[in-house]
Amino acid sequence: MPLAPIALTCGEPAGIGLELAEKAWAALRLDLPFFLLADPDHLSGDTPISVIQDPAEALDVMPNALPVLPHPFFGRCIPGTPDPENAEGVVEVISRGADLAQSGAASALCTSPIHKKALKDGAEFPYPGHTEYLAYLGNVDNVVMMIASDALRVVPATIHIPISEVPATLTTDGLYETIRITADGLRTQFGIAAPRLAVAGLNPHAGEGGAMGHEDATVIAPAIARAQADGLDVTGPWPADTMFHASARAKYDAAICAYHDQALIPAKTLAFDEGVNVTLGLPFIRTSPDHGTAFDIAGQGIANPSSTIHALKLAHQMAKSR
Ligand SMILES: NC(=O)C1=CN([C@@H]2O[C@H](COP(=O)(O)OP(=O)(O)OC[C@H]3O[C@@H](n4cnc5c(N)ncnc54)[C@H](O)[C@@H]3O)[C@@H](O)[C@H]2O)C=CC1
Ligand SMILES: NCC(=O)COP(=O)(O)O
Repeated sequence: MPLAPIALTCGEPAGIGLELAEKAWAALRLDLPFFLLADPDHLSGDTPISVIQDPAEALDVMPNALPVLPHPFFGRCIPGTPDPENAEGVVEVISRGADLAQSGAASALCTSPIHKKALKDGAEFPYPGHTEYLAYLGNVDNVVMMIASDALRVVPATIHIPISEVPATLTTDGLYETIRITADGLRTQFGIAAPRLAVAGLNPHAGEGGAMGHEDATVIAPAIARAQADGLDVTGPWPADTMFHASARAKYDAAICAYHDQALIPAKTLAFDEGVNVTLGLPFIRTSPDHGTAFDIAGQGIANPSSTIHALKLAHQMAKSR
């Protein structure tokens, strides 16, 4: 039986997501099947599309036209300017895509970028991002955000919170869960039989024996010790400034970081165009490009589809090996 197509959400219609979906179709139409969940009226008109009623139709349609599972939106599509009338539609599309991935009608969910503030303002969206919303939709308490490329895999243990809240949010139990879910995800979704994890410290020099902060010793080290007692190959806490040069990266399969930018700066610096955001711990496969809505270039036709193409390819590979 052929693999079901991947569900690709439209994301914020004022961003670059729709342009990238059209470019990804042109690049992948003969390689892997996906369908776009979007309002057909929001598309450029430059790419042949076929409106489908059932995801399975995408398998036949894909070589000749971009399959679109229609979702009507209330607002218009103005590049660079999100219409609050569209916010509800953006959220509904994510939920529909997750339902299709959970039911097996889609082999995976690939999400295009959303604008978090536009959703908060327009739809009172209470989540800081897809990751947390998908955890809710998948009915799981804990999920992990991983940014993955051939150069590096990183996991921020705390995600979209103010930097001032990081020390209090980082707990031994939470970090232990992050380590456990990451190791499990590397085994089951990346095919790494015995994953090696390196955990970054929070403070400069990983606290330098308490001279530069206490959390490395009192919060992070106990989580590592607990994971090691479970038999996991985990080391740290390591000074974050020396974890990402080439020979350091060769020693681990994923770096667990204390906060968003500690993880995403090295990931996006090394591989902005190839990076894929993967949610681990969900009952279905979810990938996404690593970048955002890029309002500054929306509608200009210059957005680079590479990260979206990598996200679709990785989702396909994960679905095939399930
Ligand atoms: N998975 C998601 O839904 C994500 C959503 N976001 C959201 O996107 C919005 C904008 O975030 P920013 O920090 O401005 O990051 P951004 O990634 O949208 O843009 C940063 C810079 O990179 C450029 N850029 C991004 N993607 C590009 C592409 N494919 N081709 C060429 N240039 C590209 C943009 O033009 C801009 O100059 C925010 O609301 C943020 O929360 C950010 C990251 C992921
Ligand atoms: N900075 C990464 C990002 O914003 C992705 O968040 P999510 O929407 O995938 O949870």
